[in-house]
Amino acid sequence: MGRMLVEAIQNADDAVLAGALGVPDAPELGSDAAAFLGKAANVLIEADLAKGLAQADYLIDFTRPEGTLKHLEYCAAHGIKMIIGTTGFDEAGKAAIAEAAKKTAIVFAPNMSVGVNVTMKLLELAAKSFSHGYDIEIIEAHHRHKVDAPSGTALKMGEVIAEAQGRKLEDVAVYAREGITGERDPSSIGFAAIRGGDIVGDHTVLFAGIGERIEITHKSSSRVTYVHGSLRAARFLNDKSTGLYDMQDVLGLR
Ligand SMILES: NC(=O)C1=CN([C@@H]2O[C@H](COP(=O)(O)OP(=O)(O)OC[C@H]3O[C@@H](n4cnc5c(N)ncnc54)[C@H](OP(=O)(O)O)[C@@H]3O)[C@@H](O)[C@H]2O)C=CC1
Ligand SMILES: O=C(O)C1=N[C@H](C(=O)O)C[C@H](O)C1
Repeated sequence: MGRMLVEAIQNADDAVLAGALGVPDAPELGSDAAAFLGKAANVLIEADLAKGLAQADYLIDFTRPEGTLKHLEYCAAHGIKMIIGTTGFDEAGKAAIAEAAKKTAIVFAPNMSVGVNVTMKLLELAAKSFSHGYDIEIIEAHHRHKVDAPSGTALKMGEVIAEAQGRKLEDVAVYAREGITGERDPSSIGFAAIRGGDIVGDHTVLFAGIGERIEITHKSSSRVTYVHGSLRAARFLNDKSTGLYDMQDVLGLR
């Protein structure tokens, strides 16, 4: 995601690449951030946040929760706005993001694509209509490099569905099944995660009733949708100085 963002920012006429971060042992440290494109951005990849973010108004962060939380502390202290796409946070991590949003403006969303966020609205409607007599299962598939499961998007879908039905995901989620599981608890929301090859990101929510089943599916075929969504989120934050937002806010879907 980092490289795709650098390329998109280089091509945008309303954005300037002001800095680029790498982990301390990254081989790219000290080299130009656009070198992989055979171009010069005149921005060096830095591990030191003070150097890497010295000229930055926004940080677009697609890393790991532990990385994002370090960046969050720095950005909150220095009024740098954040677009956080990283997934896999625990409750404490999410609380830290909410707290930091009192000091700087943040868009935090597990999926930046327009399609997924519109799908969330369809799920809200479906969940209200299929609140009784339909078993709900969320199936996601991603590339072999993905480190967290279920995906942040799948978890968000579960939250949206549970909330639309007046329930809490933590009370009804079933994340794994193996052995003699007994019959399905009708109140549960099940998750299944597939990992393989170069699958960009597929999400299906199955509402399985008696005599019929409904499937709502979103398939990403390119990560470019996440990149464009992130830049859209940055533009949305332009006139905000604090507050926690998500892509529903950015896209006007609330
Ligand atoms: N919201 C959305 O729309 C999307 C969200 N994502 C999420 O974004 C995250 C990143 O995904 P992706 O780009 O595929 O992952 P990659 O592994 O390709 O990139 C993650 C980058 O973060 C760096 N990194 C790892 N640990 C840390 C750390 N502790 N501090 C700072 N940087 C760190 C990695 O460095 P190194 O490689 O050297 O370890 C790497 O450069 C994931 O959580 C993913 O689920 C992904 C796509 C879309
Ligand atoms: O790691 C990925 O690739 C993706 N992660 C996000 C998630 O966990 O939902 C978004 C998208 O599915 C791609």
